[in-house]
Amino acid sequence: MTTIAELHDRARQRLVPEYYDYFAGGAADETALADNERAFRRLALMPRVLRGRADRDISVELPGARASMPVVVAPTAFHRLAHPDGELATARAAAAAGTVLIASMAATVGVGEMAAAARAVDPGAALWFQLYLQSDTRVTETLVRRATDAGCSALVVTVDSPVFGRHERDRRNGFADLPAGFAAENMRDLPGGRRNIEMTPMSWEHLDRLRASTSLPVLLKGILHPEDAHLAIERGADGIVVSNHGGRQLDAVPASIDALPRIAEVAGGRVPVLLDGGVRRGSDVAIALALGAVAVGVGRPVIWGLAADGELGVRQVLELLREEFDHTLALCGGQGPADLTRDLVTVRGPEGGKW
Ligand SMILES: Cc1cc2nc3c(=O)[nH]c(=O)nc-3n(C[C@H](O)[C@H](O)[C@H](O)COP(=O)(O)O)c2cc1C
Ligand SMILES: O=C(O)C(=O)c1ccccc1
Repeated sequence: MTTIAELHDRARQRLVPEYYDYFAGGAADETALADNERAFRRLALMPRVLRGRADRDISVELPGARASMPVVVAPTAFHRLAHPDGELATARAAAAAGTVLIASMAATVGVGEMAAAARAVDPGAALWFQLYLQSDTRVTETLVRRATDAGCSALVVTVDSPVFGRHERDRRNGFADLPAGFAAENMRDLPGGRRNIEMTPMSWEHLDRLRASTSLPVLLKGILHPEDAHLAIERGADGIVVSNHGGRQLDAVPASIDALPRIAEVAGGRVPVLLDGGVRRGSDVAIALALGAVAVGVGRPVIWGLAADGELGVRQVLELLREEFDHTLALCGGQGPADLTRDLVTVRGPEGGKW
């Protein structure tokens, strides 16, 4: 396989159609889903010449982790529907690639098992834990304890989901929940006996409470409005993930990459800004970094790799992105991620863009 697109094709052939739709789908008309990829195609890189080096270093420093490249695994649910090894395979592949795995609260393997699988490959493997704040504080605290005990080095709180997204493919297919034999393993034996993941409107005060209860860095995932980036930093967030949830929550939102520049401007280097949504090529990674991200997350590409070929498939996806990004950096005359500056990005078309 030479591209993520080919792994996607293979995954489509292998997956149960209802599960394929669950992974591939977005909200409502899937406008944001499509725009996430399309928006990268509307942008172009302006390479610099006669200043590159052969000894490039593409590793990046992130909260609680150093990653071998500016690509991390975004949190996605239900990996056992893509491959029997599920999140164990994903965890091993991320560890082999030397990058951060953001474990989903909705994983079909518990975070402790994921961490153990990753550490068997590389004792220094880094994991973060993604969570939705739960209205019962005891539930949130139990989840944080499980993540901490597993050795997670940061928490990623997803803030774009006060309600579930309108996944119309799933409605049509009658796909509402995990089939028998699968479970959201992090949700076992919780105070109050709840097993399901609650999505409910939460507030900045809930976040304050979480921050007071843990010493782990807390990143907020799903920020699109610059004013929320400002509030997040003011409230002590340790990082921001610019994301429209892969087009699965509000459909009437901009592409993640289009929302990035203003948020990077607000952050002004005070906290790291990450981006996810629509990253399919190393050049997409380079564009995101040039527009102010320190790293990007990939969601569906990892699932396509997993469905295509388990751990090996996920490894392939991550190695393709590494190779392509390094190649792009070389062609742009860069030695490291810091050489990707905003002046390298322009809008496609005869007039170019004003950045
Ligand atoms: C099937 C699927 C499940 C997801 N599950 C979660 C989740 O449990 N928690 C979360 O914060 N984001 C979740 N996301 C969103 C991803 O973290 C990420 O924002 C998105 O997939 C990025 O876009 P991409 O798929 O184009 O790379 C999910 C996305 C997909 C496609
Ligand atoms: O499907 C999703 O995008 C998602 O975020 C999620 C949240 C809870 C349970 C399963 C998936």
